[in-house]
Amino acid sequence: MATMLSPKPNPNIYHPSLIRTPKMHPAPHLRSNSIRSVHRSDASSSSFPGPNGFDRAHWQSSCAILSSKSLSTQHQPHNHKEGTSHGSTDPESQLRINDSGNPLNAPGAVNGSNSSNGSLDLAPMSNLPRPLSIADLSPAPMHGSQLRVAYQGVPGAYSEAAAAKAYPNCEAIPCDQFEVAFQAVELWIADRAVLPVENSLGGSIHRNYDLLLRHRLHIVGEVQLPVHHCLLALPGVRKEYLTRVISHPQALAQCELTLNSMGLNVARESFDDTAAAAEYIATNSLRDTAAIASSRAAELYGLQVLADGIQDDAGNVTRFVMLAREPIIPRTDRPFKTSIVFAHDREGTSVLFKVLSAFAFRDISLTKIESRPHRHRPIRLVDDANVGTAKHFEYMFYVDFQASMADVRAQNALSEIQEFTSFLRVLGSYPMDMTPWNSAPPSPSSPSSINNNNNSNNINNNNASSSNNSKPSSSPPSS
Ligand SMILES: O=C(O)C(=O)C[C@]1(C(=O)O)C=C[C@@H](O)C=C1
Repeated sequence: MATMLSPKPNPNIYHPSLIRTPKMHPAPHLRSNSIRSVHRSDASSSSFPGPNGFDRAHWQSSCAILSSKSLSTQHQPHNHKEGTSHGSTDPESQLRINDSGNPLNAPGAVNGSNSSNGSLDLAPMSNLPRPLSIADLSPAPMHGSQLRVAYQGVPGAYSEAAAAKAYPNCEAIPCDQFEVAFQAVELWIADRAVLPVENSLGGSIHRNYDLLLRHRLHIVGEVQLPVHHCLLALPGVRKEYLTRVISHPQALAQCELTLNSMGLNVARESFDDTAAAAEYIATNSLRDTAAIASSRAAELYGLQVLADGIQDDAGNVTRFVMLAREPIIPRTDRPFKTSIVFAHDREGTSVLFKVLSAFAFRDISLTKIESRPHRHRPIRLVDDANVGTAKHFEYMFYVDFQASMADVRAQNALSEIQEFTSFLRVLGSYPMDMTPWNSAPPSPSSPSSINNNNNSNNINNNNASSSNNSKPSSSPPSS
């Protein structure tokens, strides 16, 4: 089993399988071992009729046309750590190996057990792939087995809660990086990925926008998750003892004002995810450190809740997107959203204005617009004669609008936009999560209920059910 390595194993802490890549920066909770980035293009398609006269082949070919006949030149093996990069010369970089040395992309290797090595010295048997057997051929998820959903983080992370909200009863598969979650779906280790793209306080999660462009997965749904943060520490620790607060950078940012108002004189330190920060405290018995994480993380890692509802805004919500290898067939019988990305040549004038007008004239509301610098990563554009040219665009623009691709207004808007953009790709057309952004339950007290007393932590623990990790109140339809 690919378990997470910790400096000091704690038998009381449940360590699930975690899909990982090696870290290139010295994280305080340094984990060794190895999943490497591997890339494959996914070309499978099936043809079956859908609603509104659309069939899958039709829809996929529409997607292809709207891609402006483009292919990304980055569509090749790459080894990126969030914010860092690996040299692709690493001979291991194409091999995905779990902790026991078995190829991770072998069926069953994610959560399956690993056969022990034979005693012969002739060859490293455990490194050799074993033949597929009937037991490996698990049925497709739509035929009764659990949907496997990749998320970034460890159990207790908000992303795990988002995966459960998006796909109730799914098998959530923890991954140590966003990129690994993308690859897990591309490599059929997972059926879906659920990844954060935006927070109501912290704004866009840019890394995932960049990865959406680099990978060929489709957005098939969205889910809004109220994020209710707690300050967690080892049992018995008082907030006066604290010298450090650790968490995911988004979570630290979402609690900045509240932490200041609590009068804590603490250093802030970034972690890969909120639950990993909680786990780190428990594993290393750190009495001077607190984590910002969910109440579920407190339960999982045996921490007490020092303060509950410490996000700066009670309506703190993170929007996640659901990703799949295949697009879903767009419909018009319920509210849909469509996400696109486009770019235009430097010499083009007023292109952004024209794009926005194409939507405005058709009364299509935009829900999001985001630009990302893209100067150093060329896109390969293919012309009608199938000749490809690498093109550098200054910026990539991401737009979400409130219409389905089955809606003729959206189709017309995009064909118009295609006229004056050089690159256009539909990232997905999917049912909207209608949960309002400010649907988070109010904090128990404003701005937060802070436990100053060593012995009264059960007051805050009782609030666990109000946290975001309790059962979600509404679930979007699974795609
Ligand atoms: O660290 C986690 O628990 C996550 O799931 C990540 C994440 C994020 O990336 O924004 C998700 C929701 C919250 O906004 C804070 C952190």
